[in-house]
Amino acid sequence: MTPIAINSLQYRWPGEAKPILDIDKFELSTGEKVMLRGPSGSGKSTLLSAIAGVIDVPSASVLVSGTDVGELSGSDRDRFRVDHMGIIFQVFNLLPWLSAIDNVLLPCRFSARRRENILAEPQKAASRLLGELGLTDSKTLNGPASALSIGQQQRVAAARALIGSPEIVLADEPTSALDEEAKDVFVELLLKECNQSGSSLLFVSHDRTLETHFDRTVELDALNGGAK
Ligand SMILES: Nc1ncnc2c1ncn2[C@@H]1O[C@H](COP(=O)(O)OP(=O)(O)OP(=O)(O)O)[C@@H](O)[C@H]1O
Repeated sequence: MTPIAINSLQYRWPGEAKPILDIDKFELSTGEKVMLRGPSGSGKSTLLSAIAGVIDVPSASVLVSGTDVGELSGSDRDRFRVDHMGIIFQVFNLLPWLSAIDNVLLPCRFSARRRENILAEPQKAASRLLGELGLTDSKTLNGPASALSIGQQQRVAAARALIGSPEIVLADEPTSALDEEAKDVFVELLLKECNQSGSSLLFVSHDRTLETHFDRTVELDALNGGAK
């Protein structure tokens, strides 16, 4: 089943005269890693929101793993999102009072599917992922997330997206707070973990230097034929 298939998607923010998204066709294949580029305000985050079912889209315009996102009700969309997608936001949205490990385990609290995909004991799976992403110190893993540096928070957010091997990982400029070297290391780790879990990746970034890590780059302006 194609992880993401977009057909004739038009999306207009309420009160706007013109659609911000007008995409004839876009597909993300199984295991594919794609960078989505575009100027600020061109609609990259809006497109991720459409795929994630955070905004209302017309029926038949966004299919995720064969499911028509526009046909799902609000609560079904929330369940579907956590079952099938891991999302890394620009701001990491960690729960500050929970530990790094408990933040990583959040999707498993809400999704039986994600829980069942973990073969090891969940705490161990979370520690393993955090270790792969470079967080191994027990105080860091078990202390409150509020005590983590930005780089550490970003790794926790990535591990939370990856836990339980969702088919799709959506990342919205997750490297914007990092220096050049840390960006490359982070993207390599993210790709390695996506490969291990068989997840497809749609990665929004302005940063051309990261382009070589991906299977292909998609320019939103080129995709977005009819908008503006
Ligand atoms: N919740 C919202 N309500 C109304 N308009 C919005 C909302 N979110 C975004 N927009 C508008 O949609 C347009 C695209 O925003 P979006 O965040 O998708 O762009 P982007 O390409 O991700 O930008 P950036 O690279 O700066 O993050 C902007 O004009 C923005 O003002």
